Amino acid sequence: MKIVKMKEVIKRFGDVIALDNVNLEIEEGEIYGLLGPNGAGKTTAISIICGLISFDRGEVYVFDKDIRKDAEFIKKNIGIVPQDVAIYGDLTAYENVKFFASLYGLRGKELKESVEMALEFVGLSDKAKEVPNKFSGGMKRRLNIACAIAHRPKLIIMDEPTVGIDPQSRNHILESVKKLNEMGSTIIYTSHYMEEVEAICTRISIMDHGKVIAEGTKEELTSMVTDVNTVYIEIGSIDGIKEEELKGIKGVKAVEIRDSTIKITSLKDVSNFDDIIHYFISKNIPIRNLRNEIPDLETVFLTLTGRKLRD
Ligand SMILES: Nc1ncnc2c1ncn2[C@@H]1O[C@H](COP(=O)(O)OP(=O)(O)OP(=O)(O)O)[C@@H](O)[C@H]1O
Repeated sequence: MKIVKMKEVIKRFGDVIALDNVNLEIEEGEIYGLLGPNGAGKTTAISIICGLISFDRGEVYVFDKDIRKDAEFIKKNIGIVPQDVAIYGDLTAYENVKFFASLYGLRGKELKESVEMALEFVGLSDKAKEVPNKFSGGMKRRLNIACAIAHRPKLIIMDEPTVGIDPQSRNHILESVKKLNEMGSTIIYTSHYMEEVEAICTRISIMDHGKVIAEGTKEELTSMVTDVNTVYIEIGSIDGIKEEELKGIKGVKAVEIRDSTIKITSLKDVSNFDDIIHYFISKNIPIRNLRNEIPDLETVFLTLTGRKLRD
C-alpha cells in the first residue's frame, strides 16, 4: 500500500509558491527523507499530508484515502513530531504523554501502558514525574516524540527533530526512528542535515524552492552526479605495480599512485572490482585497506542547484 501519494500539488502563501507541482509516493515500511534547505517546502508538504493546511491544486492520498474527504481517519493514524517542541512545561512528562495519547481515544489500562511504553522508548521513564521546564533541549525533544508515538500510529512524521540538540540526544532520536520503523511504522523525516538523512532513510526527496528536484535511494541520487566511481587501495609496497597495467583493466579511467595508496577511477556502469582485486592477488601484493569514495547528498544538492544545503 502507498502510505502517501501527492499528485501535482500546488500550495501558495500569497505570492510565495511553497509547493510547486509536487509529486511524492511513499510506500508502507519506508523511512522517507525530505531533504532541503530552509524554506524549501518540507514543513508545508507534511502539514498538507497531516491535513493541517489546505492546498490550491492537486491530489493527496494518505493510507489510500483522500485527505479532502477522510481527514479525520488520517489524522487518527498519524503521529506528528513538530519542529517546534509542543509540550506543556508545567505538566509532568507522564501527564504530557497521557494528555496527547488520550486525544487519540486511548483510555484506562491501554492508555497507561501506552504512556509507559512511549516514555520507556525515548529513555525518559525515570523522569516521568518531573516537569519538562527543567529538561534539557534534547530531553524536551525526546518527550515531544513520546507524545507523538504513544497511540502507535501507522505513520510518524518528524519535522527536523534534531535541530539544536546535543549529540547524545541526537543519536538517541536517530536510533528511535530506526526502531519505530522496525516495529512497523512508516516514517517521514524532514531535515537539512544530509548526514542524518543518509544514515537512516530508505528513500529521499531533495526539495528546493517548493520543488522536488531529485528523488530516489541514496545510491540512486549520488549516482546522478557522476558517472565515475573512485576506489582507494592501500598496499605495503608499490614495487611491481605498473600504472599502465592498471589502466588496461576494463572501465578504468585514471590511476594515481601516491606513497602506498593507489587511487583508481572507473566508469560507474562498468563492474571491474573483481578485476582490480585480481590484479593485486596475481602479483602477490596484499591489500591493507580499501575504501570506496562515493559522492554524498551534499554533492548532489550542490551539483543540482549550485548552492549548499545549509546556509
Ligand atoms: N504560513 C505561511 N505564510 C506565508 N508563507 C509561508 C507560510 N508557511 C510557509 N511559508 C513560506 O513557504 C515557503 C516554504 O516554507 P516551509 O516552512 O515549508 O519550508 P521548510 O523546507 O520546512 O523550511 P524550514 O526548514 O525553514 O522549516 C517559505 O518561503 C516560507 O516562507
